[in-house]
Amino acid sequence: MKLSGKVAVVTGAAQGLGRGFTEAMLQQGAKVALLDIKVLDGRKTTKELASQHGQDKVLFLPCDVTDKGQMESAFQQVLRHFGQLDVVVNNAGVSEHGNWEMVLDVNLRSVIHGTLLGLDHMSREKGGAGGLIINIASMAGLLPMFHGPVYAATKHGVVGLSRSYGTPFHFALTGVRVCAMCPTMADTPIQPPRVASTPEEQLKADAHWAYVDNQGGLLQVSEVVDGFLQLVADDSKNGAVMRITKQKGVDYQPYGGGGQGVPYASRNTRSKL
Ligand SMILES: NC(=O)c1ccc[n+]([C@@H]2O[C@H](COP(=O)([O-])OP(=O)(O)OC[C@H]3O[C@@H](n4cnc5c(N)ncnc54)[C@H](O)[C@@H]3O)[C@@H](O)[C@H]2O)c1
Ligand SMILES: CCCCC[C@H](O)/C=C/C=C\C=C\C=C\[C@@H](O)[C@@H](O)CCCC(=O)O
Repeated sequence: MKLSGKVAVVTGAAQGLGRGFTEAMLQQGAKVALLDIKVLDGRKTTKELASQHGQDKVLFLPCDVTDKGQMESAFQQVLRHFGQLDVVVNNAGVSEHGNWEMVLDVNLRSVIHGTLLGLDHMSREKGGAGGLIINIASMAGLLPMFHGPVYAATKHGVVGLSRSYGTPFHFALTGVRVCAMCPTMADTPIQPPRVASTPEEQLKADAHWAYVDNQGGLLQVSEVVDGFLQLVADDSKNGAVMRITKQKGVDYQPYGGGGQGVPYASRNTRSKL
């Protein structure tokens, strides 16, 4: 997809990878609605981006992605404000912590909801013009993560969701590509500090950073953004799961014979259901 003249929604856009995706799309001529629960940071980021790209190119909407009403209202506001919707990036996420239900709500339930809303507004079968949904999973959606089992479970869910909506069965009716991205550890505020405040936290921090250092360190946001732009540009990629690692850079997770969603893959099959 060419981004010039398109309208995108990015959740969790106030900082980190979400900010990076937003900035890159603005540079390529898109308009972007930034959604985030962090209102002050979101406003600050949006102001900075408006000063570089134009006030008419950005819209900040305070939104807790786990609140279904807030998400629905945000999508409506985007359509009212910009008049169209072409790209949805379900990026908001949190790392593993004591409240596992919250990790599940932010990292998986809200991504499912954001995907369904994106399909509602962009699907050709519902009068839309087609589009693109990119769900930000993680390498922890493909591999076990010893220090984040719930995080890993949510990201595996995001991969399964994206692969399933990214089958020809759905694309034939929606015209919406759905893909997932699986970066390894990247240098954003989600990373824990190297020095913790309690001995117990320090043990966890040491294990985390040993793991990161073992992989060759953190990815830069720009490396993840480069992969993101490749995925946006390549219309042949649907249901694709992009990996980004220090070792191999950008590549795609290979899948076997079921990768295209058999047995219900074709439009013919669908019409007989
Ligand atoms: N940084 C990494 O190492 C890494 C690696 C792979 C995948 N990811 C994934 O990338 C995505 C972005 O992470 P990041 O590294 O930029 O983290 P980050 O903490 O810098 O940014 C996450 C953003 O999501 C927002 N957010 C959190 N909960 C929210 C909610 N309920 N409603 C709305 N916004 C909410 C935060 O306010 C923040 O602005 C996440 O899904 C994360 O799991 C990160
Ligand atoms: C507290 C931090 C938040 C989590 C950030 C992130 O989402 C978590 C990532 C978890 C696991 C990363 C694993 C990375 C492994 C790779 O470097 C590499 O070993 C994988 C090689 C895969 C392959 O080539 O097949």
